[in-house]
Amino acid sequence: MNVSVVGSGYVGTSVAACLADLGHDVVAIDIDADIVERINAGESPIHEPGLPELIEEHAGGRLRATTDHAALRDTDLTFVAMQTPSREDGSIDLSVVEAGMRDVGETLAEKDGYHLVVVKSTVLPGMTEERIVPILEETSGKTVGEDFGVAVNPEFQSQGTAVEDFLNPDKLVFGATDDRGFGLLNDLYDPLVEQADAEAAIVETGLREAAMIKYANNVFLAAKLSTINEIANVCKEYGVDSYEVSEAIGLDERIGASFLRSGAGWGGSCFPKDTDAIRAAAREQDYEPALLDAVVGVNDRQPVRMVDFLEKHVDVEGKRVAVLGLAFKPGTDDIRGSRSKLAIEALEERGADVVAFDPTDAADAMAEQYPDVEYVDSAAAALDGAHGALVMTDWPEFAALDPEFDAMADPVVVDGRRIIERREGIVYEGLTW
Ligand SMILES: NC(=O)c1ccc[n+]([C@@H]2O[C@H](COP(=O)([O-])OP(=O)(O)OC[C@H]3O[C@@H](n4cnc5c(N)ncnc54)[C@H](O)[C@@H]3O)[C@@H](O)[C@H]2O)c1
Ligand SMILES: O=c1ccn([C@@H]2O[C@H](COP(=O)(O)OP(=O)(O)O[C@H]3O[C@H](CO)[C@@H](O)[C@H](O)[C@H]3O)[C@@H](O)[C@H]2O)c(=O)[nH]1
Repeated sequence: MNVSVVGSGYVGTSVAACLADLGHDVVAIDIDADIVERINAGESPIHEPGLPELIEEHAGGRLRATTDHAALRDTDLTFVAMQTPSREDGSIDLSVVEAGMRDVGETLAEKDGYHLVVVKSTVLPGMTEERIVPILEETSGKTVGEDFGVAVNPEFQSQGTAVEDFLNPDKLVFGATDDRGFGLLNDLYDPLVEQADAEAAIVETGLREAAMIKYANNVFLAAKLSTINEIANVCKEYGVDSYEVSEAIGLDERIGASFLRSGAGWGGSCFPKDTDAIRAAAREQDYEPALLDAVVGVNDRQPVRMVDFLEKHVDVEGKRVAVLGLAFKPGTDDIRGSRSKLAIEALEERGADVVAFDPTDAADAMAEQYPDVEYVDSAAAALDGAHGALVMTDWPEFAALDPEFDAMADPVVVDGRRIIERREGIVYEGLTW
């Protein structure tokens, strides 16, 4: 099939490259000329395992990129993968998608035949029907359900494993305005369903339900993590190893073993934004989301607890403190929602001199927001002479650190990800035991 993807960021680029890998002809459309240039040069615009190989293989063949929305006219369907960030009050900001939809609609005005617009961006129930469809109808002069279809097909991939997740989903969720839409989505994903390692369930549902399933998925996982973090905090008070507790409760199939690693908390481009959006949406409907408020409250407290534990051993004022890990999780250079930000803020508030390291180029983006932090190019350089270290991201290479701790002025290590080995000579503070 001929597919276009509007918005070639973290999701759009991996979706475009994976669909090309499945045999489709794909054009990625982005307003960022740098992204377009890099894809056409066979390079990945983002740090994502497996993606450089796919782009290198397919660029110039089944995958191309352009800044010109007119390219979507030659395709059967268009994925919408533009960003849906939070406003100041946490509510969802649809303005980028709305602006992009005008471009899509104006282009569709000059296309003959049916076209399907598939919303991959995370949007609230109702937004597709009430805000996206009217823009498409107005700018294209066409009628939904007749001249074109609209679908909601949320994406469940995680950063760091995006390619693997896309190619091996446990479910595909389709909401569509008409049967042709459902048909096109089934055809599009057919090669994926054929080749996936596990069986992928196909959920055909309404537009609103498809949108809500995405939020429910993320919010449920965030709540699971906050629950285990709360349990771990109590465990620590009792001197109980919360990882032993996690392992045991994970054996109960109703609980499940995944997403039980307690620690510095959940970050990323999605959990914080999506929990905030659904809380704001609930309030708009006059519903107080008390549990979800607590889910966020527990999460935001974790990095501050780490600084509190450090201060049990060292007064950080005027002292050099190392922050290891800036990306919100391993396998990505993305700092959106990173727990390191809250740790840095708490350290700076208490007068510490923060020195930070991440194995990716995450420091470039971090430096724009936290210019007073010293960014160094190795964990060893960060630890050298530091009066404490906070381990914020579970990069495997941090687990291999050992003699580097001996160069610290005060070897106090607060392990937010349970990856540092306790040993003599290190004052170890875990969040989880
Ligand atoms: N990041 C993830 O892993 C993930 C996973 C599932 C769902 N989502 C959802 O997918 C959506 C995209 O997220 P992301 O992380 O990829 O965002 P992103 O910011 O990385 O990418 C968005 C891209 O859209 C481009 N864009 C903006 N306006 C455009 C226009 N008019 N025409 C063409 N391109 C335009 C931007 O230049 C940018 O490259 C969000 O709604 C997010 O919640 C993200
Ligand atoms: O046991 C765990 C698992 C995760 N995390 C943290 O949780 C956050 C999110 O991790 P993860 O879910 O692996 O990455 P994301 O890329 O944010 O993926 C989530 O957000 C995406 C965007 O919506 C969804 O598509 C995915 O299904 C959903 O898992 C990170 O800070 C992790 O460090 C923990 O603290 N403990």
